[in-house]
Amino acid sequence: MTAQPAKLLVLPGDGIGPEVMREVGRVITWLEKNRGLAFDITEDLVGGASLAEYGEPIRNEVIEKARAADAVLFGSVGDPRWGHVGFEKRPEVAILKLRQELELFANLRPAKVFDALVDASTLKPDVVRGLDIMIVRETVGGIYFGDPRGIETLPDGTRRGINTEVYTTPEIERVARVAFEMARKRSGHVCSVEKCNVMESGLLWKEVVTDLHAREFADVKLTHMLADNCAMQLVRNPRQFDVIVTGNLFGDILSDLASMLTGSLGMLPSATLGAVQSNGKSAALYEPIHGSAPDIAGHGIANPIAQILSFAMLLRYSLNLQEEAKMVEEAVSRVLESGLRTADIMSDGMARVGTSVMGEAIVRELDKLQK
Ligand SMILES: NC(=O)c1ccc[n+]([C@@H]2O[C@H](COP(=O)([O-])OP(=O)(O)OC[C@H]3O[C@@H](n4cnc5c(N)ncnc54)[C@H](O)[C@@H]3O)[C@@H](O)[C@H]2O)c1
Ligand SMILES: CC(C)[C@H](C(=O)O)[C@@H](O)C(=O)O
Ligand SMILES: [Mg+2]
Repeated sequence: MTAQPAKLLVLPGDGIGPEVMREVGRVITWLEKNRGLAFDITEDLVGGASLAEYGEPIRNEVIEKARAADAVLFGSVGDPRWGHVGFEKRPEVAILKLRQELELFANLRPAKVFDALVDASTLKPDVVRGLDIMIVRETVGGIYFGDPRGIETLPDGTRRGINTEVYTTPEIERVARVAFEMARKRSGHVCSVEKCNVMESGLLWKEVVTDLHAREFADVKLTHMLADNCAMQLVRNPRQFDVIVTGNLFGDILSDLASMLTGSLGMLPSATLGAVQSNGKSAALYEPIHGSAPDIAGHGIANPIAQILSFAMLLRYSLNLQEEAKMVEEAVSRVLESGLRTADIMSDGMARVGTSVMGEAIVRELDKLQK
């Protein structure tokens, strides 16, 4: 690690966000005490928490702090109490704006099944044992951001909601490049997913990925699949996949689906990597794929593992702390082997624990790994 402490911006957000982020705090304290690492941490409000304090889901000041940081650790945003504030001001704007402003275009969502959790998966143990899929989701384009958009009222009083899927050649190419490069470090297969049978943006997607493959990545195996079939194939035979590259909306849906192969939405971390910015830094944001889970917020029962594994991805990708990243992942694995389970991954014969006991147990395993 460099002599300078790593500058982290921590944005816990809403609902279970702050609850699971607290457990990352334990891991950070442990790393500082036991591995000689130094972190320069700034924390701020986003989402409903920011709306309550400042009247907006994210302040420009926070976006600038994110730009200046070595990495951003994000919790989750979304709060039913802010349903009335209007579309532009909903809490979710915080994460959308961060992705867009920092050009965080490649969202890596690994769905990896821990051996101890094969019974927690919705699929049969033999189908998911050892499963390790990487979904590369484009996150600054597609139907999330395309124009025109909005809700309009026609002369006869009918209302019309409009969103538009738009992808340009460079947007497709840069995310496909990330996927191909990733596949080279893994088992060498990329499956590109779109709906070219009904969408022009999907047709262009397929053409651009195919051209890039022929030009630069002929050593990688490339296959194509329609998104609806992909959803079915992920449940039927997930082992056929290694890296999946897809657009914003399909990636959102397919990664939630893939999380259940691993046992729970509470298990899936993510890293979103961006383009080099004008300040010379490449932005990176780390967050679990789950949301603020209002149904369980405040009960102390949320699974903190997705947030902790997101921090492990931060150690690996942004700080190049490979050993520490592996230690955190190994500590999670050992805690699961020991039989501790939060409610979402509970199965017969295991010990049910809450968020903080799970976090403490992971830190105790780090202690053992250090000895
Ligand atoms: N990146 C983000 O900030 C993000 C991601 C997804 C959803 N959201 C927002 O979160 C809010 C709630 O959305 P939702 O309910 O559709 O999705 P959600 O991901 O919050 O929850 C879906 C289900 O999974 C469970 N769950 C999620 N994370 C869990 C964890 N760590 N441990 C145990 N159980 C967990 C929840 O209890 C719920 O039953 C919405 O406002 C949505 O927009 C935000
Ligand atoms: C909260 C929402 C904007 C977000 C998305 O749709 O991208 C979430 O579902 C995610 O998966 O990160
Ligand atoms: Mg989602």
